Amino acid sequence: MEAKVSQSLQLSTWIDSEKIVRNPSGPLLFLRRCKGQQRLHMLVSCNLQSRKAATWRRPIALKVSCSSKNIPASLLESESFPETFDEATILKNKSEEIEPYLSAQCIYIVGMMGSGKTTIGRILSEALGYSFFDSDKLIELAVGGTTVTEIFNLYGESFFRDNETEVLHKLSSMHRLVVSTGGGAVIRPINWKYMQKGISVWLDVPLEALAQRIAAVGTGSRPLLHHKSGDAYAKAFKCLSTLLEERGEAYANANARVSLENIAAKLGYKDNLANGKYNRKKG
Ligand SMILES: Nc1ncnc2c1ncn2[C@@H]1O[C@H](COP(=O)(O)OP(=O)(O)OP(=O)(O)O)[C@@H](O)[C@H]1O
Ligand SMILES: O=C(O)C1=C[C@@H](O)[C@@H](O)[C@H](O)C1
Repeated sequence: MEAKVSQSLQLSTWIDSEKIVRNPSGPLLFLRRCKGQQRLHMLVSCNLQSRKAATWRRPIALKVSCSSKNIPASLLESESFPETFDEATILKNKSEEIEPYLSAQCIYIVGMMGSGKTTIGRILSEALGYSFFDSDKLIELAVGGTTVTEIFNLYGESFFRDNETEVLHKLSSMHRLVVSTGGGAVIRPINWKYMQKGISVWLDVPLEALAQRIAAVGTGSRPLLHHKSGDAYAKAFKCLSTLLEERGEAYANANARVSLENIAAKLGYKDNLANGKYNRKKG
């Protein structure tokens, strides 16, 4: 079943200053010093507005179309862009602009199940000319093509976690990768030791939206959500809240946090999470 989604890709985030360019030009990275913080506040924005073009200064939402069948998401033309605006080209240009400052460090995307790590990770890797890896898929390969669900059922979670750590260990010696990590990769401190070789980005998405996305595709491939009874949304919501309570602090170890809620608020969207969509405020 194909799931069409629409999301702003503007990312408002914190990034450790030592991890990334101090003065990049262009809208992919906006620098802003914040009082009392030894960090730079950067607006990482995929809308890539030009600083020179006044008409582009306001945030512009991009639409992302993706499918539940692992088909790479494609960027579609935004309603708010000038008609001639080719955001794919601009995304590419801006990525090329910042890419040297990343010093070939890997980017690790962390976040709860359904937060969009794979969807965003593919787009990011393509834009940066990096390779993309999904750590769950690498674990499946390492265990002879067994699915994550089968690994949990046959060998248990701790076996899965050991393999996850081993995969992250191997990746940590590599460069120019965007890695979509498993939702639980953050719980083991040793995994952070590996991920800290690169830049980690936490996709922080409200529980309601996560549960809605997961309910839309089912919990079959997500063993930690699969065993509870009830309707798909309620089941996903309940399990995800427990997991988030346990893991919230661990996700916060990431170098950067991308909060969908904050982004929606900044863009003037009122979150209407009951249906998983963000609606623009009227008036
Ligand atoms: N911004 C979005 N809005 C709505 N749905 C989305 C969005 N991003 C991703 N999705 C949908 O949510 C589901 C999960 O997305 P994705 O696989 O990218 O997340 P993930 O963080 O990699 O999940 P997991 O850790 O469980 O593998 C997919 O069905 C995808 O189509
Ligand atoms: O949140 C989690 O613990 C998990 C998320 C998935 O990506 C898989 O890594 C696995 O299903 C466990």
